[in-house]
Amino acid sequence: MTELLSVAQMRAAEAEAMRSGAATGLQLMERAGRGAVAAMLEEWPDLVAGRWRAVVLCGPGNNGGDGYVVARRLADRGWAVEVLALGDPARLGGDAAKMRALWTGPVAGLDEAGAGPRPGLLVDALFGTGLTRPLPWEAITAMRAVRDRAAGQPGERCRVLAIDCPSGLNCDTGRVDLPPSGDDAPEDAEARSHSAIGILSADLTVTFHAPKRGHYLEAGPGLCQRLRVVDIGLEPSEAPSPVEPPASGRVRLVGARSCAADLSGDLWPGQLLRPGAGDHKYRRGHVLVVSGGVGRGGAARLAARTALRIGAGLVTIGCPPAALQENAARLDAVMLRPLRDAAALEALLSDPRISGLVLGPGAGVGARTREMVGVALAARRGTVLDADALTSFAEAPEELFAQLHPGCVLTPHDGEFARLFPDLARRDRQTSRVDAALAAAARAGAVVLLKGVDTVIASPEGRAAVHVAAYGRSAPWLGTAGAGDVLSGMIAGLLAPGASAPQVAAEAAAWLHVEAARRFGPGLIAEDLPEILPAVFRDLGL
Ligand SMILES: NC(=O)C1=CN([C@@H]2O[C@H](COP(=O)(O)OP(=O)(O)OC[C@H]3O[C@@H](n4cnc5c(N)ncnc54)[C@H](OP(=O)(O)O)[C@@H]3O)[C@@H](O)[C@H]2O)[C@@H](O)CC1
Ligand SMILES: Nc1ncnc2c1ncn2[C@@H]1O[C@H](COP(=O)(O)OP(=O)(O)O)[C@@H](O)[C@H]1O
Ligand SMILES: [K+]
Repeated sequence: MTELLSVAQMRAAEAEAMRSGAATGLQLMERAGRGAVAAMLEEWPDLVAGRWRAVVLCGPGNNGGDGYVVARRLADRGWAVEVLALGDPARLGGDAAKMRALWTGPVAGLDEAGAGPRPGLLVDALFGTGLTRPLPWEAITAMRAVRDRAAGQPGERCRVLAIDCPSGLNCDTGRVDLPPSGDDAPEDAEARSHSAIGILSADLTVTFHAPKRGHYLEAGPGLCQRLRVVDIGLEPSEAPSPVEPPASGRVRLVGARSCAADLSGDLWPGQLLRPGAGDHKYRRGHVLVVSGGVGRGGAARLAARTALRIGAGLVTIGCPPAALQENAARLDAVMLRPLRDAAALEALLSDPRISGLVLGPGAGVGARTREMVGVALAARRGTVLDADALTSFAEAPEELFAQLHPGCVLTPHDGEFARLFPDLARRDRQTSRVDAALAAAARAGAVVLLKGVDTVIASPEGRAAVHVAAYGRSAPWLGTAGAGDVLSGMIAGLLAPGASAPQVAAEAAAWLHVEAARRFGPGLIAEDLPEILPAVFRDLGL
Protein backbone atom coordinates (compact mmCIF):
# COMPACT_ATOMS: atom_id res chain seq x y z
CA MET A 1 0.00 0.00 0.00
CA THR A 2 1.15 3.50 -0.71
CA GLU A 3 2.06 5.85 2.09
CA LEU A 4 1.16 9.53 2.01
CA LEU A 5 4.04 11.55 3.39
CA SER A 6 3.90 14.79 5.28
CA VAL A 7 6.24 17.56 4.16
CA ALA A 8 8.32 16.96 7.31
CA GLN A 9 8.60 13.23 6.53
CA MET A 10 9.74 14.04 2.97
CA ARG A 11 12.35 16.46 4.28
CA ALA A 12 13.55 13.82 6.75
CA ALA A 13 13.92 11.24 3.95
CA GLU A 14 15.93 13.75 1.92
CA ALA A 15 18.08 14.72 4.92
CA GLU A 16 18.77 11.07 5.70
CA ALA A 17 19.93 10.42 2.12
CA MET A 18 22.32 13.35 2.36
CA ARG A 19 23.50 12.41 5.86
CA SER A 20 24.21 8.81 4.90
CA GLY A 21 26.05 9.90 1.77
CA ALA A 22 23.54 8.08 -0.49
CA ALA A 23 23.06 11.28 -2.52
CA THR A 24 23.86 14.97 -2.44
CA GLY A 25 21.12 17.58 -2.58
CA LEU A 26 22.35 18.52 -6.06
CA GLN A 27 22.03 14.93 -7.25
CA LEU A 28 18.48 14.72 -5.87
CA MET A 29 17.54 17.94 -7.63
CA GLU A 30 19.02 16.74 -10.92
CA ARG A 31 17.08 13.46 -10.61
CA ALA A 32 13.91 15.38 -9.78
CA GLY A 33 14.17 17.63 -12.85
CA ARG A 34 15.20 14.78 -15.13
CA GLY A 35 12.44 12.55 -13.75
CA ALA A 36 9.83 15.26 -14.27
CA VAL A 37 10.79 15.63 -17.93
CA ALA A 38 10.81 11.85 -18.49
CA ALA A 39 7.42 11.40 -16.80
CA MET A 40 5.97 14.30 -18.80
CA LEU A 41 7.16 12.79 -22.10
CA GLU A 42 5.75 9.39 -21.14
CA GLU A 43 2.45 11.03 -20.37
CA TRP A 44 2.42 13.10 -23.57
CA PRO A 45 4.31 11.08 -26.19
CA ASP A 46 3.31 13.54 -28.90
CA LEU A 47 5.84 15.92 -27.32
CA VAL A 48 8.72 13.45 -27.75
CA ALA A 49 9.40 14.37 -31.35
CA GLY A 50 9.71 17.95 -32.56
CA ARG A 51 10.95 21.18 -31.08
CA TRP A 52 8.36 22.62 -28.82
CA ARG A 53 8.26 25.86 -26.92
CA ALA A 54 8.19 25.78 -23.12
CA VAL A 55 7.83 28.55 -20.56
CA VAL A 56 9.38 27.59 -17.21
CA LEU A 57 8.35 29.68 -14.19
CA CYS A 58 10.99 29.36 -11.47
CA GLY A 59 10.45 30.31 -7.83
CA PRO A 60 12.85 31.47 -5.11
CA GLY A 61 13.54 28.06 -3.50
CA ASN A 62 14.43 24.51 -4.43
CA ASN A 63 11.24 24.07 -6.45
CA GLY A 64 12.69 26.80 -8.66
CA GLY A 65 15.94 24.80 -8.65
CA ASP A 66 14.08 21.84 -10.12
CA GLY A 67 12.68 24.25 -12.72
CA TYR A 68 16.18 25.23 -13.91
CA VAL A 69 17.00 21.52 -14.36
CA VAL A 70 13.80 21.03 -16.38
CA ALA A 71 14.65 24.08 -18.52
CA ARG A 72 18.15 22.75 -19.27
CA ARG A 73 16.90 19.25 -20.04
CA LEU A 74 14.23 20.55 -22.43
CA ALA A 75 16.74 22.88 -24.15
CA ASP A 76 19.07 19.86 -24.56
CA ARG A 77 16.22 18.21 -26.48
CA GLY A 78 16.14 21.15 -28.86
CA TRP A 79 13.12 22.91 -27.33
CA ALA A 80 12.81 26.69 -27.31
CA VAL A 81 12.78 27.45 -23.58
CA GLU A 82 11.89 30.72 -21.86
CA VAL A 83 12.76 30.95 -18.17
CA LEU A 84 10.95 33.52 -16.03
CA ALA A 85 11.91 33.90 -12.39
CA LEU A 86 9.98 35.15 -9.39
CA GLY A 87 12.23 37.45 -7.38
CA ASP A 88 15.90 38.06 -8.05
CA PRO A 89 17.56 34.81 -9.25
CA ALA A 90 20.88 36.20 -7.97
CA ARG A 91 19.48 35.70 -4.46
CA LEU A 92 18.94 31.98 -4.90
CA GLY A 93 20.88 29.88 -2.43
CA GLY A 94 22.36 26.38 -2.22
CA ASP A 95 21.55 23.79 -4.86
CA ALA A 96 19.00 26.01 -6.60
CA ALA A 97 21.72 28.63 -7.20
CA LYS A 98 23.99 25.94 -8.64
CA MET A 99 21.25 24.77 -11.01
CA ARG A 100 20.56 28.37 -11.98
CA ALA A 101 24.25 28.72 -12.87
CA LEU A 102 24.06 25.64 -15.11
CA TRP A 103 21.22 27.24 -17.10
CA THR A 104 22.96 29.15 -19.87
CA GLY A 105 19.92 30.85 -21.41
CA PRO A 106 18.41 34.18 -20.39
CA VAL A 107 16.19 34.60 -17.33
CA ALA A 108 13.42 37.20 -17.47
CA GLY A 109 11.10 38.51 -14.75
CA LEU A 110 7.55 37.26 -14.24
CA ASP A 111 6.25 40.56 -15.61
CA GLU A 112 7.21 39.33 -19.07
CA ALA A 113 4.97 36.30 -18.80
CA GLY A 114 2.40 37.69 -21.24
CA ALA A 115 4.89 38.42 -24.05
CA GLY A 116 5.82 35.90 -26.70
CA PRO A 117 4.25 33.11 -28.70
CA ARG A 118 1.98 30.49 -27.24
CA PRO A 119 4.04 27.69 -25.68
CA GLY A 120 3.18 24.01 -25.93
CA LEU A 121 4.14 23.56 -22.29
CA LEU A 122 4.01 25.71 -19.16
CA VAL A 123 6.20 24.39 -16.34
CA ASP A 124 5.14 25.54 -12.88
CA ALA A 125 8.26 25.44 -10.68
CA LEU A 126 7.33 28.44 -8.55
CA PHE A 127 6.63 26.83 -5.19
CA GLY A 128 6.66 23.28 -3.90
CA THR A 129 6.62 21.89 -0.40
CA GLY A 130 8.24 24.98 1.09
CA LEU A 131 5.37 27.44 0.64
CA THR A 132 4.60 28.69 4.11
CA ARG A 133 2.76 31.90 3.34
CA PRO A 134 -0.07 32.79 0.96
CA LEU A 135 0.91 32.51 -2.68
CA PRO A 136 1.93 35.92 -4.09
CA TRP A 137 -0.58 37.37 -6.60
CA GLU A 138 2.27 37.88 -9.07
CA ALA A 139 2.59 34.08 -9.31
CA ILE A 140 -1.10 33.75 -10.20
CA THR A 141 -0.92 36.67 -12.61
CA ALA A 142 2.08 35.15 -14.39
CA MET A 143 0.42 31.73 -14.71
CA ARG A 144 -2.62 33.39 -16.22
CA ALA A 145 -0.56 35.54 -18.59
CA VAL A 146 1.24 32.50 -20.05
CA ARG A 147 -2.02 30.58 -20.37
CA ASP A 148 -3.60 33.57 -22.10
CA ARG A 149 -0.87 33.94 -24.70
CA ALA A 150 -2.48 33.77 -28.11
CA ALA A 151 -5.85 33.19 -26.45
CA GLY A 152 -8.60 32.93 -29.00
CA GLN A 153 -6.25 31.92 -31.80
CA PRO A 154 -6.71 28.43 -33.17
CA GLY A 155 -4.18 25.80 -32.16
CA GLU A 156 -3.15 23.45 -29.41
CA ARG A 157 -3.79 24.69 -25.93
CA CYS A 158 -0.82 25.03 -23.60
CA ARG A 159 -0.35 22.03 -21.29
CA VAL A 160 0.67 22.67 -17.70
CA LEU A 161 3.25 20.55 -15.87
CA ALA A 162 3.48 21.19 -12.12
CA ILE A 163 6.78 20.35 -10.46
CA ASP A 164 6.11 18.56 -7.15
CA CYS A 165 2.73 20.29 -6.80
CA PRO A 166 0.75 23.09 -8.41
CA SER A 167 2.09 26.25 -6.77
CA GLY A 168 -0.12 27.37 -3.92
CA LEU A 169 -1.11 23.85 -2.87
CA ASN A 170 -0.23 23.12 0.73
CA CYS A 171 1.30 19.63 0.50
CA ASP A 172 0.17 18.75 4.04
CA THR A 173 -3.44 19.97 3.96
CA GLY A 174 -4.46 19.98 0.29
CA ARG A 175 -5.75 23.52 0.67
CA VAL A 176 -4.70 26.53 -1.35
CA ASP A 177 -3.51 29.53 0.52
CA LEU A 178 -4.38 32.53 -1.62
CA PRO A 179 -3.29 36.09 -0.90
CA PRO A 180 -5.85 38.36 0.81
CA SER A 181 -8.09 39.96 -1.77
CA GLY A 182 -8.19 43.48 -0.38
CA ASP A 183 -11.57 45.17 -0.27
CA ASP A 184 -13.46 42.49 -2.17
CA ALA A 185 -16.96 41.62 -1.06
CA PRO A 186 -17.09 37.99 0.15
CA GLU A 187 -18.72 36.80 -3.08
CA ASP A 188 -16.03 38.57 -5.15
CA ALA A 189 -13.35 36.98 -2.99
CA GLU A 190 -14.97 33.60 -3.60
CA ALA A 191 -15.08 34.21 -7.36
CA ARG A 192 -11.45 35.33 -7.35
CA SER A 193 -10.40 32.29 -5.40
CA HIS A 194 -12.36 30.05 -7.78
CA SER A 195 -10.73 31.58 -10.81
CA ALA A 196 -7.28 31.54 -9.15
CA ILE A 197 -7.64 27.81 -8.54
CA GLY A 198 -8.56 27.33 -12.22
CA ILE A 199 -5.44 29.25 -13.21
CA LEU A 200 -3.18 27.24 -10.91
CA SER A 201 -4.49 23.81 -11.92
CA ALA A 202 -2.05 21.55 -13.71
CA ASP A 203 -2.69 18.94 -16.36
CA LEU A 204 0.04 16.76 -14.91
CA THR A 205 1.81 16.92 -11.55
CA VAL A 206 5.08 15.11 -11.04
CA THR A 207 6.14 14.59 -7.46
CA PHE A 208 9.18 12.87 -6.04
CA HIS A 209 9.79 9.71 -4.00
CA ALA A 210 6.23 9.35 -2.60
CA PRO A 211 2.92 11.18 -2.84
CA LYS A 212 2.29 13.83 -0.18
CA ARG A 213 -0.93 14.17 1.82
CA GLY A 214 -1.88 17.40 0.09
CA HIS A 215 -1.94 15.65 -3.29
CA TYR A 216 -4.91 13.62 -2.05
CA LEU A 217 -6.79 15.87 0.38
CA GLU A 218 -9.35 18.60 -0.26
CA ALA A 219 -8.42 20.67 -3.37
CA GLY A 220 -5.31 18.56 -4.10
CA PRO A 221 -6.67 16.09 -6.67
CA GLY A 222 -8.57 18.82 -8.53
CA LEU A 223 -5.42 20.95 -8.78
CA CYS A 224 -3.00 18.15 -9.68
CA GLN A 225 -5.39 16.46 -12.16
CA ARG A 226 -2.95 13.64 -12.90
CA LEU A 227 -0.25 12.62 -10.47
CA ARG A 228 2.98 10.81 -11.27
CA VAL A 229 5.53 9.84 -8.63
CA VAL A 230 9.16 9.72 -9.72
CA ASP A 231 11.86 7.75 -7.92
CA ILE A 232 14.83 9.94 -7.00
CA GLY A 233 16.75 7.22 -5.20
CA LEU A 234 15.62 7.86 -1.63
CA GLU A 235 15.24 4.86 0.66
CA PRO A 236 11.66 3.57 0.34
CA SER A 237 9.88 3.26 3.65
CA GLU A 238 8.65 -0.20 4.55
CA ALA A 239 5.18 -0.74 3.10
CA PRO A 240 2.63 -1.21 5.88
CA SER A 241 0.52 -4.38 5.58
CA PRO A 242 -3.06 -3.55 4.52
CA VAL A 243 -4.55 -6.04 6.96
CA GLU A 244 -2.89 -4.43 9.96
CA PRO A 245 -3.74 -0.91 11.09
CA PRO A 246 -1.06 1.53 9.87
CA ALA A 247 1.64 2.58 12.29
CA SER A 248 1.12 5.68 14.35
CA GLY A 249 2.26 8.86 12.59
CA ARG A 250 2.05 7.24 9.16
CA VAL A 251 -0.83 7.75 6.75
CA ARG A 252 -1.62 5.13 4.19
CA LEU A 253 -3.54 5.52 1.00
CA VAL A 254 -6.28 2.92 0.86
CA GLY A 255 -6.39 0.88 -2.33
CA ALA A 256 -4.04 3.04 -4.34
CA ARG A 257 -3.58 2.10 -7.95
CA SER A 258 -0.05 1.17 -7.00
CA CYS A 259 -1.36 -1.65 -4.82
CA ALA A 260 -3.43 -3.17 -7.64
CA ALA A 261 -1.27 -6.29 -7.42
CA ASP A 262 -2.56 -6.77 -3.87
CA LEU A 263 -6.17 -6.76 -4.95
CA SER A 264 -6.54 -10.43 -5.71
CA GLY A 265 -9.04 -12.53 -3.81
CA ASP A 266 -6.37 -13.94 -1.50
CA LEU A 267 -4.98 -10.58 -0.47
CA TRP A 268 -6.46 -7.28 0.61
CA PRO A 269 -9.37 -6.83 0.68
CA GLY A 270 -10.21 -10.37 -0.43
CA GLN A 271 -9.02 -12.07 2.74
CA LEU A 272 -11.34 -9.88 4.80
CA LEU A 273 -14.29 -11.04 2.70
CA ARG A 274 -13.79 -14.71 1.94
CA PRO A 275 -15.62 -17.01 4.39
CA GLY A 276 -13.69 -19.97 5.81
CA ALA A 277 -14.47 -23.26 4.03
CA GLY A 278 -16.33 -24.68 7.03
CA ASP A 279 -17.93 -21.46 8.28
CA HIS A 280 -21.56 -21.55 9.28
CA LYS A 281 -23.71 -18.45 9.53
CA TYR A 282 -22.98 -17.79 13.20
CA ARG A 283 -19.24 -17.74 12.51
CA ARG A 284 -19.83 -14.98 9.98
CA GLY A 285 -21.38 -12.72 12.58
CA HIS A 286 -24.87 -11.39 13.32
CA VAL A 287 -25.58 -7.70 12.68
CA LEU A 288 -28.44 -5.86 14.35
CA VAL A 289 -29.55 -2.63 12.71
CA VAL A 290 -31.71 -0.37 14.87
CA SER A 291 -34.40 1.20 12.71
CA GLY A 292 -36.51 4.34 12.94
CA GLY A 293 -40.30 4.35 13.10
CA VAL A 294 -43.11 4.07 10.56
CA GLY A 295 -42.10 5.45 7.17
CA ARG A 296 -38.51 5.99 8.31
CA GLY A 297 -37.11 2.50 7.86
CA GLY A 298 -35.47 2.86 4.44
CA ALA A 299 -32.07 3.85 5.77
CA ALA A 300 -31.91 0.89 8.17
CA ARG A 301 -33.06 -1.49 5.43
CA LEU A 302 -30.27 -0.25 3.16
CA ALA A 303 -27.69 -0.76 5.91
CA ALA A 304 -29.09 -4.19 6.77
CA ARG A 305 -29.20 -5.53 3.22
CA THR A 306 -25.64 -4.30 2.67
CA ALA A 307 -24.39 -5.97 5.86
CA LEU A 308 -25.85 -9.24 4.61
CA ARG A 309 -24.41 -8.84 1.10
CA ILE A 310 -20.94 -8.03 2.37
CA GLY A 311 -20.88 -11.25 4.31
CA ALA A 312 -22.53 -11.11 7.74
CA GLY A 313 -24.10 -14.53 8.42
CA LEU A 314 -27.31 -13.07 9.86
CA VAL A 315 -28.81 -9.60 9.91
CA THR A 316 -31.74 -8.44 11.99
CA ILE A 317 -33.58 -5.13 11.95
CA GLY A 318 -35.01 -4.02 15.26
CA CYS A 319 -37.83 -1.52 14.78
CA PRO A 320 -40.64 0.06 16.83
CA PRO A 321 -43.61 -2.36 16.93
CA ALA A 322 -45.73 -0.01 14.81
CA ALA A 323 -43.18 -0.32 11.98
CA LEU A 324 -43.10 -4.13 11.94
CA GLN A 325 -45.70 -4.47 9.23
CA GLU A 326 -43.97 -2.01 6.92
CA ASN A 327 -40.63 -3.71 7.38
CA ALA A 328 -42.04 -7.23 7.08
CA ALA A 329 -43.43 -6.33 3.69
CA ARG A 330 -39.95 -5.27 2.55
CA LEU A 331 -37.67 -7.93 4.05
CA ASP A 332 -36.93 -11.60 3.44
CA ALA A 333 -33.42 -12.75 4.33
CA VAL A 334 -33.09 -9.88 6.79
CA MET A 335 -34.87 -10.81 10.03
CA LEU A 336 -37.12 -8.55 12.02
CA ARG A 337 -37.64 -8.01 15.76
CA PRO A 338 -39.77 -5.47 17.62
CA LEU A 339 -37.77 -2.94 19.56
CA ARG A 340 -40.02 -0.74 21.64
CA ASP A 341 -37.37 1.03 23.68
CA ALA A 342 -33.86 0.86 25.13
CA ALA A 343 -34.94 -1.86 27.58
CA ALA A 344 -36.06 -4.02 24.66
CA LEU A 345 -32.67 -3.47 23.00
CA GLU A 346 -30.94 -4.54 26.19
CA ALA A 347 -32.98 -7.73 26.22
CA LEU A 348 -32.17 -8.43 22.57
CA LEU A 349 -28.48 -7.90 23.22
CA SER A 350 -28.49 -10.63 25.86
CA ASP A 351 -27.95 -12.85 22.81
CA PRO A 352 -24.14 -12.92 22.68
CA ARG A 353 -24.20 -13.99 19.04
CA ILE A 354 -25.20 -10.47 17.98
CA SER A 355 -21.72 -9.24 17.15
CA GLY A 356 -22.26 -6.12 15.06
CA LEU A 357 -24.54 -3.11 15.55
CA VAL A 358 -25.61 -0.19 13.41
CA LEU A 359 -27.35 2.76 15.00
CA GLY A 360 -28.25 6.06 13.46
CA PRO A 361 -29.59 5.72 9.91
CA GLY A 362 -33.18 6.98 10.06
CA ALA A 363 -33.15 6.57 13.85
CA GLY A 364 -34.47 10.05 14.68
CA VAL A 365 -32.69 12.70 16.73
CA GLY A 366 -33.42 12.80 20.43
CA ALA A 367 -33.57 11.08 23.79
CA ARG A 368 -34.80 7.71 22.45
CA THR A 369 -31.78 7.40 20.15
CA ARG A 370 -29.42 8.56 22.93
CA GLU A 371 -30.77 5.86 25.24
CA MET A 372 -30.50 3.20 22.53
CA VAL A 373 -26.90 4.24 21.87
CA GLY A 374 -26.12 4.02 25.60
CA VAL A 375 -27.45 0.44 25.79
CA ALA A 376 -25.72 -0.56 22.56
CA LEU A 377 -22.35 0.78 23.72
CA ALA A 378 -22.65 -0.91 27.10
CA ALA A 379 -22.99 -4.25 25.25
CA ARG A 380 -19.50 -3.71 23.78
CA ARG A 381 -20.07 -5.21 20.34
CA GLY A 382 -18.58 -4.00 17.07
CA THR A 383 -20.69 -0.84 16.69
CA VAL A 384 -21.17 1.65 13.88
CA LEU A 385 -22.70 4.99 14.85
CA ASP A 386 -23.87 7.15 11.97
CA ALA A 387 -26.26 9.98 11.17
CA ASP A 388 -28.89 10.54 13.91
CA ALA A 389 -26.90 8.52 16.47
CA LEU A 390 -24.22 11.21 16.14
CA THR A 391 -26.49 14.23 15.82
CA SER A 392 -28.44 13.16 18.93
CA PHE A 393 -25.31 14.03 20.94
CA ALA A 394 -24.69 17.44 19.34
CA GLU A 395 -25.58 19.24 22.58
CA ALA A 396 -23.30 17.10 24.74
CA PRO A 397 -20.72 15.19 22.70
CA GLU A 398 -18.72 14.34 25.85
CA GLU A 399 -21.66 12.21 26.96
CA LEU A 400 -21.17 10.09 23.86
CA PHE A 401 -17.37 10.01 24.11
CA ALA A 402 -17.55 8.76 27.71
CA GLN A 403 -19.48 5.69 26.53
CA LEU A 404 -17.54 4.79 23.38
CA HIS A 405 -15.14 1.82 23.30
CA PRO A 406 -12.39 0.67 20.92
CA GLY A 407 -14.79 -1.54 18.95
CA CYS A 408 -16.75 1.51 17.67
CA VAL A 409 -16.62 3.31 14.36
CA LEU A 410 -18.20 6.76 14.00
CA THR A 411 -19.02 7.70 10.39
CA PRO A 412 -19.76 11.43 10.31
CA HIS A 413 -19.98 13.51 7.15
CA ASP A 414 -18.55 17.01 7.49
CA GLY A 415 -21.78 18.41 8.98
CA GLU A 416 -22.06 15.68 11.61
CA PHE A 417 -18.35 16.04 12.34
CA ALA A 418 -18.83 19.76 13.01
CA ARG A 419 -21.69 18.97 15.42
CA LEU A 420 -19.56 16.62 17.51
CA PHE A 421 -16.19 18.34 17.13
CA PRO A 422 -16.95 22.02 16.43
CA ASP A 423 -13.47 23.20 17.38
CA LEU A 424 -11.75 20.60 15.18
CA ALA A 425 -14.02 21.40 12.23
CA ARG A 426 -12.77 25.01 12.30
CA ARG A 427 -9.30 24.07 11.13
CA ASP A 428 -6.45 26.54 11.04
CA ARG A 429 -4.22 26.86 7.98
CA GLN A 430 -1.78 24.13 8.93
CA THR A 431 -4.28 21.53 10.17
CA SER A 432 -5.39 18.94 7.63
CA ARG A 433 -8.49 16.73 7.52
CA VAL A 434 -6.19 13.91 8.63
CA ASP A 435 -5.05 15.88 11.68
CA ALA A 436 -8.66 16.79 12.49
CA ALA A 437 -9.87 13.19 12.21
CA LEU A 438 -6.96 11.96 14.34
CA ALA A 439 -7.71 14.52 17.04
CA ALA A 440 -11.39 13.54 16.92
CA ALA A 441 -10.61 9.83 17.22
CA ALA A 442 -8.30 10.47 20.16
CA ARG A 443 -10.96 12.55 21.89
CA ALA A 444 -13.76 10.08 21.16
CA GLY A 445 -11.75 6.96 21.95
CA ALA A 446 -13.08 5.31 18.77
CA VAL A 447 -12.29 5.05 15.09
CA VAL A 448 -13.58 8.06 13.17
CA LEU A 449 -14.34 7.72 9.47
CA LEU A 450 -14.76 11.26 8.16
CA LYS A 451 -16.74 10.91 4.93
CA GLY A 452 -16.10 12.80 1.74
CA VAL A 453 -14.51 12.46 -1.66
CA ASP A 454 -11.37 12.30 0.52
CA THR A 455 -12.50 9.95 3.29
CA VAL A 456 -10.19 9.85 6.30
CA ILE A 457 -10.15 6.89 8.69
CA ALA A 458 -8.41 7.63 12.00
CA SER A 459 -7.95 5.63 15.17
CA PRO A 460 -7.44 6.78 18.78
CA GLU A 461 -3.91 5.31 18.66
CA GLY A 462 -2.92 7.86 16.02
CA ARG A 463 -3.31 5.61 12.99
CA ALA A 464 -4.69 7.16 9.84
CA ALA A 465 -5.61 6.17 6.32
CA VAL A 466 -7.11 8.11 3.45
CA HIS A 467 -9.34 6.84 0.68
CA VAL A 468 -9.79 9.24 -2.18
CA ALA A 469 -12.38 8.95 -4.92
CA ALA A 470 -10.16 10.73 -7.45
CA TYR A 471 -7.26 10.02 -9.83
CA GLY A 472 -9.01 7.30 -11.76
CA ARG A 473 -11.23 6.30 -8.83
CA SER A 474 -13.75 9.09 -8.99
CA ALA A 475 -17.31 8.11 -8.08
CA PRO A 476 -19.49 11.20 -8.34
CA TRP A 477 -22.59 8.98 -8.46
CA LEU A 478 -22.06 8.27 -4.75
CA GLY A 479 -23.47 11.68 -3.97
CA THR A 480 -26.94 10.13 -3.68
CA ALA A 481 -29.38 9.73 -0.80
CA GLY A 482 -28.67 6.68 1.31
CA ALA A 483 -25.07 6.10 0.20
CA GLY A 484 -23.91 6.76 3.74
CA ASP A 485 -26.39 4.23 5.18
CA VAL A 486 -24.92 1.63 2.85
CA LEU A 487 -21.42 2.46 4.09
CA SER A 488 -22.43 1.90 7.71
CA GLY A 489 -23.89 -1.50 6.77
CA MET A 490 -20.64 -2.39 5.01
CA ILE A 491 -18.53 -1.57 8.05
CA ALA A 492 -20.83 -3.48 10.43
CA GLY A 493 -20.87 -6.50 8.12
CA LEU A 494 -17.06 -6.54 8.04
CA LEU A 495 -16.79 -6.05 11.81
CA ALA A 496 -19.35 -8.70 12.75
CA PRO A 497 -17.20 -11.84 12.30
CA GLY A 498 -14.82 -10.26 14.82
CA ALA A 499 -11.65 -10.89 12.81
CA SER A 500 -10.91 -7.36 11.59
CA ALA A 501 -9.83 -4.35 13.62
CA PRO A 502 -12.37 -1.49 13.30
CA GLN A 503 -9.80 0.62 11.45
CA VAL A 504 -9.16 -2.14 8.91
CA ALA A 505 -12.89 -2.86 8.43
CA ALA A 506 -13.59 0.85 7.90
CA GLU A 507 -10.77 1.18 5.35
CA ALA A 508 -11.96 -1.85 3.37
CA ALA A 509 -15.55 -0.58 3.47
CA ALA A 510 -14.50 2.83 2.15
CA TRP A 511 -12.74 1.12 -0.75
CA LEU A 512 -15.60 -1.31 -1.52
CA HIS A 513 -18.16 1.51 -1.33
CA VAL A 514 -16.41 3.43 -4.10
CA GLU A 515 -15.58 0.27 -6.02
CA ALA A 516 -19.27 -0.69 -6.04
CA ALA A 517 -20.28 2.79 -7.22
CA ARG A 518 -17.71 2.69 -10.00
CA ARG A 519 -18.72 -0.86 -11.02
CA PHE A 520 -22.37 0.28 -11.32
CA GLY A 521 -21.61 3.68 -12.85
CA PRO A 522 -24.06 6.35 -13.94
CA GLY A 523 -27.63 6.12 -12.74
CA LEU A 524 -26.58 4.67 -9.39
CA ILE A 525 -28.99 4.87 -6.48
CA ALA A 526 -28.20 3.59 -3.01
CA GLU A 527 -30.20 0.36 -3.50
CA ASP A 528 -27.82 -0.59 -6.32
CA LEU A 529 -24.76 -0.62 -4.08
CA PRO A 530 -25.47 -3.87 -2.18
CA GLU A 531 -26.73 -5.51 -5.37
CA ILE A 532 -23.50 -4.82 -7.29
CA LEU A 533 -21.26 -6.18 -4.50
CA PRO A 534 -21.29 -9.75 -5.86
CA ALA A 535 -19.86 -8.46 -9.16
CA VAL A 536 -17.18 -6.54 -7.23
CA PHE A 537 -16.31 -9.71 -5.34
CA ARG A 538 -16.07 -11.70 -8.56
CA ASP A 539 -13.75 -9.01 -9.98
CA LEU A 540 -11.59 -9.52 -6.90
CA GLY A 541 -11.34 -13.21 -7.67
CA LEU A 542 -13.31 -14.33 -4.62
N1 LIG B 1 12.72 17.52 -0.19
C1 LIG B 1 13.37 16.81 -1.15
O1 LIG B 1 13.76 15.70 -0.93
C2 LIG B 1 13.56 17.37 -2.49
C3 LIG B 1 13.02 18.59 -2.84
N2 LIG B 1 13.07 19.06 -4.06
C4 LIG B 1 12.36 20.28 -4.43
O2 LIG B 1 12.46 21.24 -3.43
C5 LIG B 1 11.17 21.77 -3.14
C6 LIG B 1 11.14 22.32 -1.77
O3 LIG B 1 12.05 23.36 -1.76
P1 LIG B 1 12.04 24.52 -0.66
O4 LIG B 1 11.96 23.90 0.67
O5 LIG B 1 13.18 25.37 -0.95
O6 LIG B 1 10.65 25.19 -0.92
P2 LIG B 1 9.96 25.91 -2.20
O7 LIG B 1 8.68 25.20 -2.38
O8 LIG B 1 10.86 26.01 -3.36
O9 LIG B 1 9.61 27.35 -1.68
C7 LIG B 1 10.29 27.92 -0.63
C8 LIG B 1 10.86 29.25 -1.05
O10 LIG B 1 9.83 30.14 -1.27
C9 LIG B 1 9.90 31.22 -0.32
N3 LIG B 1 8.53 31.54 0.00
C10 LIG B 1 7.65 30.80 0.72
N4 LIG B 1 6.44 31.37 0.69
C11 LIG B 1 6.57 32.51 -0.06
C12 LIG B 1 5.67 33.53 -0.46
N5 LIG B 1 4.40 33.50 -0.12
N6 LIG B 1 6.15 34.54 -1.20
C13 LIG B 1 7.43 34.57 -1.57
N7 LIG B 1 8.32 33.63 -1.21
C14 LIG B 1 7.90 32.61 -0.48
C15 LIG B 1 10.74 30.73 0.79
O11 LIG B 1 11.36 31.82 1.39
P3 LIG B 1 11.35 32.03 2.97
O12 LIG B 1 10.10 31.42 3.53
O13 LIG B 1 12.59 31.34 3.42
O14 LIG B 1 11.36 33.49 3.10
C16 LIG B 1 11.71 29.83 0.03
O15 LIG B 1 12.72 30.58 -0.57
C17 LIG B 1 10.25 20.61 -3.38
O16 LIG B 1 8.93 21.01 -3.58
C18 LIG B 1 10.89 20.01 -4.61
O17 LIG B 1 10.42 20.68 -5.77
C19 LIG B 1 13.72 18.33 -5.15
O18 LIG B 1 14.75 19.13 -5.63
C20 LIG B 1 14.24 16.98 -4.81
C21 LIG B 1 14.38 16.58 -3.44
N1 LIG C 1 -18.77 12.97 -5.23
C1 LIG C 1 -18.51 11.94 -4.43
N2 LIG C 1 -17.46 11.13 -4.68
C2 LIG C 1 -17.19 10.08 -3.88
N3 LIG C 1 -17.91 9.77 -2.79
C3 LIG C 1 -18.95 10.53 -2.49
C4 LIG C 1 -19.31 11.65 -3.27
N4 LIG C 1 -20.41 12.23 -2.72
C5 LIG C 1 -20.72 11.48 -1.64
N5 LIG C 1 -19.84 10.46 -1.50
C6 LIG C 1 -19.87 9.42 -0.45
O1 LIG C 1 -21.22 9.02 -0.25
C7 LIG C 1 -21.50 8.89 1.13
C8 LIG C 1 -22.62 9.87 1.51
O2 LIG C 1 -22.90 9.70 2.86
P1 LIG C 1 -23.94 10.63 3.62
O3 LIG C 1 -23.60 12.05 3.38
O4 LIG C 1 -24.02 10.15 5.02
O5 LIG C 1 -25.27 10.33 2.82
P2 LIG C 1 -26.69 9.77 3.30
O6 LIG C 1 -26.96 10.40 4.63
O7 LIG C 1 -27.64 10.22 2.24
O8 LIG C 1 -26.59 8.29 3.36
C9 LIG C 1 -20.21 9.13 1.85
O9 LIG C 1 -19.55 7.91 2.08
C10 LIG C 1 -19.40 9.97 0.87
O10 LIG C 1 -18.02 9.76 1.04
K1 LIG D 1 5.30 23.87 -8.35
